[in-house]
Amino acid sequence: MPEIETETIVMEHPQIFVERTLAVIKPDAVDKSDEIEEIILRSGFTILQKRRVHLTPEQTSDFYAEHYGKMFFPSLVAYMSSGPIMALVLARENAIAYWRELVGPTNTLKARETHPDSIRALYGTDDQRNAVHGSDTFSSAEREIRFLFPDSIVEPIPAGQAAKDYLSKVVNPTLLKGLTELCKQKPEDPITWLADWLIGHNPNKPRINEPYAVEEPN
Ligand SMILES: Nc1ncnc2c1ncn2[C@@H]1O[C@H](COP(=O)(O)OP(=O)(O)OP(=O)(O)O)[C@@H](O)[C@H]1O
Repeated sequence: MPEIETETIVMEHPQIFVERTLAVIKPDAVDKSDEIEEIILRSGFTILQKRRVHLTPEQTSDFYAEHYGKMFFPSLVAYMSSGPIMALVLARENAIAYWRELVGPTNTLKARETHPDSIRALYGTDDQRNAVHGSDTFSSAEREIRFLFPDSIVEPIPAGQAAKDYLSKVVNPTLLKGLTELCKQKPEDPITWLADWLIGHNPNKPRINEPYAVEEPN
């Protein structure tokens, strides 16, 4: 009896990589905002929100609270509250680390030696007036985005198991039906076909109830 070959299709679990970070263009570089934003966009970031704001010394002290007590703290507060800044919420895969890399080392002079293409090398002045800021961890990104965009709701983006659970609940059942149908039909343009199929079979679309037949009184 011939052996029947069975093929198992293993579907990779979908992963979500989008991450948000806060970028600040500091007072010394705010005039170069357009150029810096161009670099940001060319580097694959999406700018989700943008705001030009002039922080008071008190607000600046809160923002940089982790540096309270350091020698440079008073001059950092004076500098960061000396003029308007541009705050930007950036999104892309690995946004926090990638933006920090693009920003370069804290000290502009060192940045010019070791990372000549970094934003600080290009637009900074010294170890304090270094053109830009970037959140350094996931939790500081959340805190800083809330700080500078208090009206925005910063929901943590599900990742890992939470992302798998979310997709299993809200997308996978419909998507798998669509993919099965797609394999049966093998259309010429599978992506457009699938997009149309999903729109047609969206379980969340509002259902229009049949209107009740209202008897006209005789
Ligand atoms: N030794 C220093 N002298 C003067 N200013 C400093 C010094 N070290 C840091 N600063 C200022 O304080 C900011 C915060 O310092 P931090 O050590 O967090 O650097 P960073 O993480 O590279 O910068 P940022 O937090 O602005 O992205 C620096 O960006 C710089 O403007």
